[in-house]
Amino acid sequence: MSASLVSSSTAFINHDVSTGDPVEYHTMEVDAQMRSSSPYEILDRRTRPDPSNKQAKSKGMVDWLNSVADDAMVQATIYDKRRIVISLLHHETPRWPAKDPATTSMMPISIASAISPALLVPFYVVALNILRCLVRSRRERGGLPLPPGPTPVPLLGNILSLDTAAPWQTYAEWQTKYGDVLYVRLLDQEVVILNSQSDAVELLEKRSKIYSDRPFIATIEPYGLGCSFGFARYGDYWRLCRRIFHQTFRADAAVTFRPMQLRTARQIIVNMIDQPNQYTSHYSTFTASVAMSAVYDYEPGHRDDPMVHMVNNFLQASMSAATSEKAVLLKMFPFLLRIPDWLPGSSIKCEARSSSEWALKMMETPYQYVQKRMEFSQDPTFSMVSDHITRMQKYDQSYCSDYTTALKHASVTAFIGGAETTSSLLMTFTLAMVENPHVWKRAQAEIDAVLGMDRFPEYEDRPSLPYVEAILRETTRWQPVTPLVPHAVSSSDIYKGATVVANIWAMSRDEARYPNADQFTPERFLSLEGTLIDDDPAEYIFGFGRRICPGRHTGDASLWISIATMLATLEFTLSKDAEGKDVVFKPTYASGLTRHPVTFPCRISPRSHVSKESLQRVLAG
Ligand code: HEM
Repeated sequence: MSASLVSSSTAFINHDVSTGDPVEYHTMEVDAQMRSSSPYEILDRRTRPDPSNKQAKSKGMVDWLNSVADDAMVQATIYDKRRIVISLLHHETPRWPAKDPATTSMMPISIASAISPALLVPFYVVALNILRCLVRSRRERGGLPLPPGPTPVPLLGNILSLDTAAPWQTYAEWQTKYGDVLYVRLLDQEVVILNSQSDAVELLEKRSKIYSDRPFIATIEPYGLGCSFGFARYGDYWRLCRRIFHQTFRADAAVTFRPMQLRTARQIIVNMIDQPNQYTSHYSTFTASVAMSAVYDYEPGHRDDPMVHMVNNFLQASMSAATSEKAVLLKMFPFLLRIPDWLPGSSIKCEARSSSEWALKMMETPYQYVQKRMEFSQDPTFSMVSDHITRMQKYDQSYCSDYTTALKHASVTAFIGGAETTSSLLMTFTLAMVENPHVWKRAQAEIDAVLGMDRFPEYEDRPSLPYVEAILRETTRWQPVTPLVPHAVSSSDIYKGATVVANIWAMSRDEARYPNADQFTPERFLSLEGTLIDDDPAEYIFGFGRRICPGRHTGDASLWISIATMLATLEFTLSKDAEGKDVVFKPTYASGLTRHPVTFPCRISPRSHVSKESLQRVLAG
């Protein structure tokens, strides 16, 4: 029935003949089937008009579209029997086209060629909402000018000009043309991109009271990611979760995890020597172990642990699936979450269901593990969850229920926030070492000179190992794990209604600060004397203001100890094929909510004086 309601559509800008003001027009060409069928059944049964004559049908549709738009600045009108015109007026008073818009078209874009006809009716419903949102946000800004940016096309905005796999790169390219702060529009979403650290500090830190909200992302709730307060709107629920989290992960409290982090980092070397090709999984186990020890006092088995398995299943189901393309699709067509499983297009709904089932298990199973241990075990347990369960006893029942939910959410956020980021950076480190053997050789010379060959790095050695520190800084700068960090504006300000995005990628590619920024060069963080300079990417890779990563002290400590231990014990080279030739590869990156190198072939082997047994002796003693 709805399949060919609209046979083609065209968007163009024209100028009002009497005032010269720009007007955007969108014609919807309606085909024969629509004229002989009843379109209102598809659009909205409640507003179904009398379908007895053709003119009434068109009129009914126009009335309905106008009721959806609900704004004097956006209007639909009948142009002729075949066409409906939707116009967005760029000035305050609604006006109507004086001429045939089709013949005076200045910017024709064939939307129909890009989107199947079956999608066009919902598309127009969405289109009207896009126009309405834009007009409203212009009003809310009180006519203040927007930052410069590429010219958006009607309705779609700048979405077609973006490299959707790496939008941060497109924004960085536009920076050279439009400046550090730029404006883009993605469908109905106005986005302000901050390409420089100083602008991000200016808005997201100095005005953090109003720049600490998060934008709506349509995949978050359906995929179960709502259990992470990292995506929560700025408000009381977020504050409670963040407070619970902060008590465990603030700088002075996070120091207590160091013995566990050191032990876990050494354990991954044993695993690496045993199964070097499984390095991706060893990194996941390492990050999950750190989070589980801190949050639940649970030390996972070294391999195939059921809790780690559960976390990884959730991360796989949610992170790779909840891509920005799907977010746009769900925002435009939310009904995709309600269609029956057997219909084509239901895959998003099925993926989302599986992901949210894993989220629920991940939230409940380890929490119950702590509750049972507190109830039945003789061994005392110290963790974020046990600590807060004890504190909760002094609160009344109604507050306890909110507190419990916030505690469960704060707990899983430690995995969601910590797992992907830390293990992705360890993958990046491994890639950098395989591509730059001179770097790990120089680091080993430094470690051997400071520690000798008979002991492994400890946290106290950190200030004495500036080159290792420089490698850590360069790893985080070279391939930022969260290239874009979105905030939203919660109350009245010049960018109200816009998503304000810190482009960490652009900050890391600032050629004036980092010459040959695409190269992995730890030396850029050292003075000629070999001491560390003041520039530290930690000033921007962890985000800004009230939303700054609250796990950064733990994340930094995990990264340092694992990188230092790997450098002290392992060598990283290209794999060899059957004929003994190097296996050369081109690195590729995957991105969902974070960005990481896809597993690549390489050879990770112990240094000549290191063995599994020597490590196990150290671990046992
Ligand atoms: C080690 C590498 C890490 C990097 C590069 C990193 C980066 C980030 C960034 C960029 C943000 C967004 C900040 C903003 O909106 O301005 C963030 C948020 C967050 N991170 Fe991290 N993170 C790392 C590790 C961790 C770890 C280990 C944990 C947990 C122990 C963690 C927990 C969180 C949480 C809970 C949030 C959400 C904060 C909020 O929305 O209020 N992160 N992280």
